Amino acid sequence: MAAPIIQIQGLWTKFGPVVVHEDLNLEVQPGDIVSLVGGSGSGKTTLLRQMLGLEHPARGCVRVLGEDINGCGSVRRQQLRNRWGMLFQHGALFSALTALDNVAQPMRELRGLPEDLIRDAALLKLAMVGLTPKDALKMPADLSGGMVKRVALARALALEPELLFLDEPTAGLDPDLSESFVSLIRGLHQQMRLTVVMVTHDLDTLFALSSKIAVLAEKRVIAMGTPEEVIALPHPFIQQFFLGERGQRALEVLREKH
Ligand SMILES: Nc1ncnc2c1ncn2[C@@H]1O[C@H](COP(=O)(O)OP(=O)(O)OP(=O)(O)O)[C@@H](O)[C@H]1O
Repeated sequence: MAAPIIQIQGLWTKFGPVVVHEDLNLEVQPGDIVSLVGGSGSGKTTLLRQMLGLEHPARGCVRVLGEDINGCGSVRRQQLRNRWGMLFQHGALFSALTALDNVAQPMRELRGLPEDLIRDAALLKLAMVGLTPKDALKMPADLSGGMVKRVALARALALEPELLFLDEPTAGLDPDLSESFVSLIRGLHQQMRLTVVMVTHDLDTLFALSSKIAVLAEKRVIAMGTPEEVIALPHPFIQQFFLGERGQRALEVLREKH
């Protein structure tokens, strides 16, 4: 088996007296789309933040792209950051910059790239997410919610990352937009040979995209496997989470796909 893209061993996360993760282990293999699921407050976003180096373990090790992100220096960490992209839940675009300049910003931060190359590369990334050169000149306030997500995705892909983190990628989109955003992510995953880690509450998105599901409960990952493997487990949380009415509907879609 190839070396894991992400390897978390014996992770403890604490906020004061509150223990969020207790001896948590997780491995993500190259090319997988792994969804983190769990109840509200189970520590999904915090786990994502640990992978991004935005939280620090009380104990344990978080290796991303082969590097202990808490053990390496700031220069090395910045180099690592340039190898992943992150799509935040609300897009988080710079409101004073056009769509094009939002996508160009990570490339400009690298310094030394000629401006015309940056512009062409940003337009190409925008085209990959289905946006036109005319859209590229719009300000975020003039874009629809679906378009903001697309620009944010183009920005996350600006530096051709190997790894893409998504926090609630379809939150706030209506079912049609959500479905087309899911297809877009699926296509880009294949085209760019990405590994994807996402947090989602939306079961349709979860089943449409995930090659693996990691279930967070009891402060650790209690199950990890393909959607079919995970939903077959008898754990009460899993049964309740996936086999309620919403889960049944999403599962029907999964079965239709096969
Ligand atoms: N910066 C922080 N300071 C203190 N407590 C925090 C902080 N960040 C998260 N927590 C706590 O950690 C726990 C896990 O939060 P987290 O946001 O990771 O959960 P989640 O599974 O993503 O929840 P949700 O599904 O509701 O978004 C919660 O009890 C939360 O209150």
